[in-house]
Amino acid sequence: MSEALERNYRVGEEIGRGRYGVVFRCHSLHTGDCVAVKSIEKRLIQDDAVDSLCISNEAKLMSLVSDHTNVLGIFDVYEDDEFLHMVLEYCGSADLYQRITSLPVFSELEAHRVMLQLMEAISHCHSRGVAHRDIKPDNIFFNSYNVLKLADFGSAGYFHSGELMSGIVGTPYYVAPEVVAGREYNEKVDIWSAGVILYIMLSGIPPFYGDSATEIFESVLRANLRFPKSYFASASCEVKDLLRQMLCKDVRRRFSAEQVLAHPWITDGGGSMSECCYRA
Ligand SMILES: Nc1ncnc2c1ncn2[C@@H]1O[C@H](COP(=O)(O)OP(=O)(O)OP(=O)(O)O)[C@@H](O)[C@H]1O
Repeated sequence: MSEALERNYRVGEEIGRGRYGVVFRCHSLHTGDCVAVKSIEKRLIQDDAVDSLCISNEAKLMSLVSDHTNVLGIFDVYEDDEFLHMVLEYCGSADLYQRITSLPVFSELEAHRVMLQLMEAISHCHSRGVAHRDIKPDNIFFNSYNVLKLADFGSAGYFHSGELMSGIVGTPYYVAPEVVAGREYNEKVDIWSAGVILYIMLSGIPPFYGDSATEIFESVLRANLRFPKSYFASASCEVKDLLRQMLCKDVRRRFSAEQVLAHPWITDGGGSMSECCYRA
């Protein structure tokens, strides 16, 4: 632990571990506020140029976007020769992955509550030129007031309007086809991943699946979106339409974050939709 950190925070128990980081619950010695401190031991990443870059990017890019209610706050960064410590907003409630695995499926109203906040977060990041590039349920936290917080900017990238990004980042079920294909891509990879999350919340199954990472990637590349009756019998037309727009293989036709936020399923509140469906 850095002395500078311990001058300002009382370090409490470990609450989680990632590949390089250990996360501690801490309290500010000045305000008493509870925070999460993610501590990265530099010697664990020094041999890996890509991971070193991810870690230094994480704090920088988070600072660019964390002024939004639905993005995890970063309050301080302490760095010495051995450690990088990020002082983050504390989220004590179950993350979206835990919520998805503890419920058979979400109602449209419940899914709407999540999607509205997630899309507000994504739209804000994109307006600041930040693509998250690893949107998945494990990176979506909730604070004790049940407010959604988009977290983990370790794979995020900065983009200039109209410019393309490259590099394979993301997680198999959630990654967009243009990334799997090894093509250059833009911030709409986040819209694809958010669409996968919406599909999973409503049905309990991923839209593109397989028994191995390779099979999942093949399925993602085919991008053959279906709504099996046994899972989507009661889904509204509007939510299926939104899913088609988000999980659209053609990036130019795929909705932007602003377009998702203006879609009737989002603006009309998700649960109030009719259950009839004219298009299978
Ligand atoms: N702000 C936070 N508030 C509460 N718990 C947190 C917070 N940030 C992280 N955690 C907990 O710590 C765990 C590890 O987080 P961390 O970001 O280091 O790694 P990860 O995202 O799980 O894995 P990876 O290293 O692959 O990115 C999380 O799974 C979560 O349980």
